Amino acid sequence: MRPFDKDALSAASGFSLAEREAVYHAIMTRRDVRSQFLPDPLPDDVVERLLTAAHHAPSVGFMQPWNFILVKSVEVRTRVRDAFAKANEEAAQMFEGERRQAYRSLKLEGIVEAPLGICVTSDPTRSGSVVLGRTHNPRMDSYSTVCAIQNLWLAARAEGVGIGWVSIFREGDLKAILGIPEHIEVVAWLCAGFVDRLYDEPELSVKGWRQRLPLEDLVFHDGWGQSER
Ligand SMILES: Cc1cc2c(cc1C)N(C[C@H](O)[C@H](O)[C@H](O)COP(=O)(O)O)c1[nH]c(=O)[nH]c(=O)c1N2
Repeated sequence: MRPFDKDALSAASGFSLAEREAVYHAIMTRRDVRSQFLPDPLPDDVVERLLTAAHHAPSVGFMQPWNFILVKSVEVRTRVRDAFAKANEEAAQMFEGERRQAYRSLKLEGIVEAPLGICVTSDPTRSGSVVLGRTHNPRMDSYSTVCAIQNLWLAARAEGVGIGWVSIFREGDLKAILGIPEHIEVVAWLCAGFVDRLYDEPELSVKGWRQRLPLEDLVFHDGWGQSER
């Protein structure tokens, strides 16, 4: 372990004040991007850093169940966009009345506009059938892969790269397009590309779909539903 330089860093955390602020700045200003992508390709070194950030995520039993399928091909991304369009029509039918109209007005993907697609998958067989920490909840490998995505998303914020998570697919369609084996789980399709502006608040909030909940309503003390400290 490398010792912290205590003179240069703020007490205890090992982070300078500016470094600590930078972490929160990335967290608070990260956005899901659908429509603001610039067409410029992402340089390989940027993509490498984003994937390295993802690969340093925590994972149950350190199983590192993720894979990243990098998709630059416009032809493949167009097929993925078509799979989205089919699923999105099914999704629209699940909402009623005005809500359906509002749903249809939302832009929920930038699959072709963004220069890079990253399909993130999770392999439940990565480290054998009995995995430390997954013994009593089989979903822990998927959760680990989600941690990798969040690492990538925050690193992307700091790199000026927008990320948009698209989940409106029938998993079988993505597997067929990308040749993904049956036992592998598709966790995310990420649209990735440089952006020169971001919404200050979630786009769904700006467009009136749903607002951020008050944190105090979500925190309980010593048991479910107990809001008194
Ligand atoms: C698991 C999962 C799946 C999806 C998303 C996110 C996550 C975590 N989000 C993005 C989501 O709408 C967005 O994160 C919230 O609206 C909050 O906005 P910010 O991410 O803070 O900008 C998302 N957005 C979208 O336009 N199409 C989609 O299919 C999805 N799917």
